[in-house]
Amino acid sequence: MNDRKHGDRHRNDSRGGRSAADRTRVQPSRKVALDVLSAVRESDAYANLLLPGRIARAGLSPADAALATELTYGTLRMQGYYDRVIARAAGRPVDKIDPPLLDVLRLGAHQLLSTRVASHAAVNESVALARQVGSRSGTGFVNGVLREIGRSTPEEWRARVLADAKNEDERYAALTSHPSWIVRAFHRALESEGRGEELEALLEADNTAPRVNLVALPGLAEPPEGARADRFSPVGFTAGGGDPQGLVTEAEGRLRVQDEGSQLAALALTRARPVQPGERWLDLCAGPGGKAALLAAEALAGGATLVANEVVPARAELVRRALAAVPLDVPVWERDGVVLGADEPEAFDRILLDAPCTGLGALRRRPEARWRKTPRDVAELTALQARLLDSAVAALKPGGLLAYVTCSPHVAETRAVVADALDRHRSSLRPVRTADVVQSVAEERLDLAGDPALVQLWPHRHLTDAMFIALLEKPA
Ligand SMILES: C[S@@+](CC[C@H](N)C(=O)[O-])C[C@H]1O[C@@H](n2cnc3c(N)ncnc32)[C@H](O)[C@@H]1O
Repeated sequence: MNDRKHGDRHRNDSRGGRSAADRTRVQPSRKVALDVLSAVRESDAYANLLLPGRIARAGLSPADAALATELTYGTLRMQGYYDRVIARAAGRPVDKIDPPLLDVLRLGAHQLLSTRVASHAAVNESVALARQVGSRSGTGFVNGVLREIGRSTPEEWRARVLADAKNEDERYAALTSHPSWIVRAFHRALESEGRGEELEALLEADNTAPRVNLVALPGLAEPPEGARADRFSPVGFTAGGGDPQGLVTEAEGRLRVQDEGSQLAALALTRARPVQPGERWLDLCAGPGGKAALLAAEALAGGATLVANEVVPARAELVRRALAAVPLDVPVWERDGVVLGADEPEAFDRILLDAPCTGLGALRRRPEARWRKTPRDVAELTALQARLLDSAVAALKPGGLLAYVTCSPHVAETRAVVADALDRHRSSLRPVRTADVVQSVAEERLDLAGDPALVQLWPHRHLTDAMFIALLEKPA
């Protein structure tokens, strides 16, 4: 095929259609997208970590890079929905389809059902991809299934898929491409605030790429010119253009990428009451260090000290790097947070417990994450969260303040963990009106609902991750 004459002959194919060479040639952006889909499936890779390197290696132009990103993220997010369509069009369940061909079909279904790519281009490119990954019969199969999908409109497919749903949560699960158990968990969390009717808006927000949000560490940096201040966080902003990562590097970490909800969670702890010089603070589960950097800047401004703890050594190293931006000596411990309270009883005035959690509140950031989580993860994590919270209570001084935070709205990880802890520590722990504190920190009034002792932020309502914050205090 490298032979020029050979190549020319193929280009001048007398059938007037695409030559054999053309038929095996695949647009590089689609090839990159397929490579990433395969790696996510085969080796549990994270698309957002893998994609930039693959784009650079393929030398994609900015336009092709944007297309590769859209194809990858869009296909991963909507995979559950596309699988329902593919199963109907193929006349067999997707687990009976060769996985590499299923990747090709998902990518093709995405182009046919959710983009403006012309049908013939979507089908032909997919067939060429199938030729690269599979057998001869595979190309015919991909061709047949995608042509079948292309014969109906996206609206007709939606109606067919919805016809299979048994109840309302399943309808939303099918349509917005979420596992049913996650839809049920979100519905329950919204209902616990009296806002069950927001379910569809929340699920749609999960399918929308988030803006890149930054923080200017207070006292150490100011947002750059052209930046747009956040609505709620007094230290948050979005860059007015240009590369946010470039800004971070230039500011040597004093500007950082951080979700606005994370900023509010850290500030709720540091600004709930005036800081007394000499206060000792602890970040119990600090890796990779985003909130620790903000806590350190706040501690420096108020005359407090901070200890950061992270049990995973590689993540503790990330904490050290994050803290390098702040001129405060912050020891980074690598201890098991579960036993730290027994070793350091009543030692800290303020403690942040940003607990390991399912991360269901940040699904919009990691398009494949929803397919990897299981209800079993919730059970394992809630047990750990309870033990970490007991340890934090033990490490808290009388009169001290504790923030229990998760990046998950699942009620088992949020209000249930807090309610059980209040029950276990009836004489040594009481709730704080967290909603009042967060409102006082925020630049603009937040639409918060439910129990004022608990704050649940939401992607659809606040454009933040679904961060949960509960402030608790130990009576003096
Ligand atoms: C949600 S993340 C914290 C995020 C962090 N606050 C930030 O803003 O960058 C939870 C962290 O807890 C750590 N972790 C898990 N189990 C722990 C334990 N037993 N003791 C201490 N840290 C733990 C995890 O390794 C993870 O880095």
